[in-house]
This record gives sequence, structure tokens and C-alpha cells, in this order.
Amino acid sequence: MRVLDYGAAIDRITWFIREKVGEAGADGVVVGISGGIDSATVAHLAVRALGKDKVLGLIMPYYENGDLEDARLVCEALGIDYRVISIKPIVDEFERAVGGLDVKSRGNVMARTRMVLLYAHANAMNRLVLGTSNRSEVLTGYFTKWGDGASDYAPLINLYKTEVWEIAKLLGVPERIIKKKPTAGLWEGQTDEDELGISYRLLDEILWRMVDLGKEKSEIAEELGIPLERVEYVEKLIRGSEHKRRLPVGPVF
Ligand SMILES: Nc1ncnc2c1ncn2[C@@H]1O[C@H](COP(=O)(O)OP(=O)(O)OC[C@H]2O[C@@H]([n+]3cccc(C(=O)O)c3)[C@H](O)[C@@H]2O)[C@@H](O)[C@H]1O
Ligand SMILES: Nc1ncnc2c1ncn2[C@@H]1O[C@H](COP(=O)(O)OP(=O)(O)OP(=O)(O)O)[C@@H](O)[C@H]1O
Ligand SMILES: [Mg+2]
Repeated sequence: MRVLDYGAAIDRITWFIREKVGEAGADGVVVGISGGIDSATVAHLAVRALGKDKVLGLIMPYYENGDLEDARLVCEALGIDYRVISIKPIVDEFERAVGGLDVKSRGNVMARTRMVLLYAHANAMNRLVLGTSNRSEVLTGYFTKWGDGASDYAPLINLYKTEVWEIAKLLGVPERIIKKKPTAGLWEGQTDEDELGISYRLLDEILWRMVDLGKEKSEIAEELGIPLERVEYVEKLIRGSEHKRRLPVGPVF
């Protein structure tokens, strides 16, 4: 993987958040706090940039499980204001309106419901929504289009997941949050690495070589000592998710 100066990256992101909030004339930011590492890291960076009074955490559970306590831990350790809003009644109502949803579609409704609540708070409080997407998720399309993928600024968007792990350690994100298996939490037992079909460590090694260095697939496979099909698989994820990385387009006249 590329070698980043993580301390300098933290300073840069901190400066970035402060600058963008200033430019927008906003009174602060709103962040969805899941109990996972990406949102915890964004919350830490936001507090560093703006101070704890300008950061609101929204904890929006669908399931009743330990993630709620982890999310509270993140907010309380930082001393930020937070609200807990169950999205279950809202999502269930959407499901009734549609006439039933499969597990994945319901998960996307969950992510989009959270987005609506984040923007409702941002509008009402003159704040910006900070997203938590990272480079590994964005390049593979591992996010809900216009759901968790939607935000005003996304401080981690140019960092790979493995780099977020390093930054979180330096920022003092609670260890139990850092050690948790990444999960979108959209259904019971879901983990990113199972659904993606590859570990973040290997994924990031491939993505970095393919996208940042522009290396040939065969060269990447040889360098990493993996079958070519693994590299082709990642290429397919990137290609198949191009539509998620741009605004909608139409014919040009
Ligand atoms: N070629 C194309 N050109 C333009 N648009 C295209 C398209 N193909 C599909 N679409 C549109 O995109 C939709 C599918 O995209 P989308 O609705 O996002 O749904 P989809 O990509 O099927 O599912 C989202 C994935 O992201 C994962 N996720 C979601 C949320 C959070 C996290 C996390 O890590 O926390 C992970 C989730 O587990 C799932 O695997 C289609 O219904 C269609 O509307
Ligand atoms: N229960 C929740 N309450 C509030 N926000 C949530 C909840 N679940 C997901 N989100 C939002 O959706 C984002 C995307 O989820 P994602 O799983 O990629 O990140 P994470 O949970 O912070 O970290 P990890 O990927 O390690 O689980 C979260 O960072 C958070 O902003
Ligand atoms: Mg998560």
C-alpha cells in the first residue's frame, strides 16, 4: 500500500472540515453515528475541526443490538450532543407502502431513511451533513446510492479502509470500535468482507495498484501472488458501480 503520513492526513482533514463549514456559513455539522469505525473517525475529526458544540450525532437504529451502545460510547466519549431516533417505524411504513421488500432493498431504504433524517437536521439547524464513505467503498460501489453515499462533504473519501484504521488509532477512537468487523448493519450477521467477497487488506492492495498506479491486471496478480481472477473480480466491482460515482446524466445537445 501507499505510505501516508497519517498525522499530516489528520491535520489536512481537520483543516478541510473547518474550511468547508466556514465557506458554507454553517453553524456546524451532523453525522450519523452507527457504532462503526468510519462514523466514529469522522466524528472525532469533526470535533477536532469545530469543537464539540458544533457536532451533532444522530444514532438511528433499526435493529436492537449492541451497536446502539457502541454509538453512544462514541458520542459520550467525545462529549457531543446526540439524538437516538429509531428508523424502524419509518422503514416499516415504506415497506408497507411498497408492499414488501427483500432484505437488500430494505437495507437500502434504511440507508436512505437515515440520509433524509440527517438532511432534515442539517436544514433545520443550518448545518452540513458529513458523510463517512471511504475510498474502498466508493470504488467498489459498496454503499447505497443517495443513501449513505449522499452527503455535503466526505472527509474520508480519499482514504482506503485500511488507512482509516490507522487514522482512527491516532485519533483515539475507542479500541472496541476499531476492532469491530466492518458491517453495514443492514441485516443480522452482515459483514462487509463477506458481502464484498474479499478482505479489505487485499482489496485495498488491488485497488491502489489498479486505480492509483494504473498497473496491468497480470502484474498486480503476480506482485500480490494471487490468481488473476481475484484482480478481475475487483475490476468488475469498479466497472459495475460507475453510475454511483457521478450525478445523473442525460443526452447532450
Ligand atoms: N448501470 C446503471 N446506470 C445507472 N443506474 C443504475 C445502473 N445500475 C443500477 N442502477 C441504479 O442503482 C440502483 C442500485 O444501487 P443501490 O440502490 O445503491 O443498491 P445496491 O448497489 O444493489 O445495494 C447497495 C449495496 O451497498 C451495500 N451497503 C449499503 C449501505 C451501506 C453500506 C455500508 O458499508 O455501510 C453498504 C449493501 O449491503 C449493498 O450491497 C438500481 O436500483 C438502479 O436504480
Ligand atoms: N444505526 C445507525 N445510526 C446512525 N447512522 C448509521 C447507522 N448505521 C449506519 N449509519 C451511517 O451509515 C454510514 C455507513 O455505514 P458503514 O458501515 O459504512 O460505516 P461505519 O459503520 O461507520 O463503519 P464500518 O464500515 O466499520 O461498519 C455510517 O458511517 C453512519 O454514518
Ligand atoms: Mg457499519
